[in-house]
Amino acid sequence: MIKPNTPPLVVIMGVSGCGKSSLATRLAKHFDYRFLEADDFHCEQAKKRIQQNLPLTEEIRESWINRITVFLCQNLQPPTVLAYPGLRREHRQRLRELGYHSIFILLHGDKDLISQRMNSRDGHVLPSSVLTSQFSALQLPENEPDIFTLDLQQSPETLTTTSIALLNQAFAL
Ligand SMILES: Nc1ncnc2c1ncn2[C@@H]1O[C@H](COP(=O)(O)OP(=O)(O)OP(=O)(O)O)[C@@H](O)[C@H]1O
Ligand SMILES: O=C(O)[C@H](O)[C@@H](O)[C@H](O)[C@H](O)CO
Repeated sequence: MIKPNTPPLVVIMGVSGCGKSSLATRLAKHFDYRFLEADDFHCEQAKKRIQQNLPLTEEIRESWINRITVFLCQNLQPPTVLAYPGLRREHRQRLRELGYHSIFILLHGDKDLISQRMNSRDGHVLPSSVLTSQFSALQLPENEPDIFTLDLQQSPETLTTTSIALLNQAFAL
């Protein structure tokens, strides 16, 4: 049950290209929640590294989550769906401590399938080193009962329907 003055925060998480933005926009539309894309909070240095297919440093990830949490604290009221990789446990914990009722959905699955999808999206080949480094940076849920893991190989429609049911139950909407 959502507590009064505790807006829902739904975090769609997972490695680059797992389908976060796709699912998050569908959920935001369904629930009429604010949609936030974590990529919009990147600093210039991060953008350059992403363009060059270089992994983010831990320092960059730290300043990135700082900007996101400051924004969420300063704009607390609206219920929100956030597309954010959340690869580090510590950064997920930061999101739990903001005064929202947070629930996480992790899109997880096969690296090769993500490669295929990304390559057909961008029209150019994504080096496999990028995804390899994303999978090694991902700290899988451990004692985090507020994270639901869904297999990314499912269709967008199935992922959306399953997520809506999970969220209805979690928030008792
Ligand atoms: N369930 C799905 N089935 C098939 N294709 C999908 C699915 N979800 C997303 N895609 C496709 O995979 C690609 C990556 O999806 P999306 O941009 O949503 O991922 P992302 O995790 O937000 O990526 P990034 O980390 O780069 O922002 C897109 O081309 C999208 O249309
Ligand atoms: O490594 C991470 O912490 C993130 O996954 C980023 O590197 C994403 O790749 C970037 O936001 C582009 O989507």
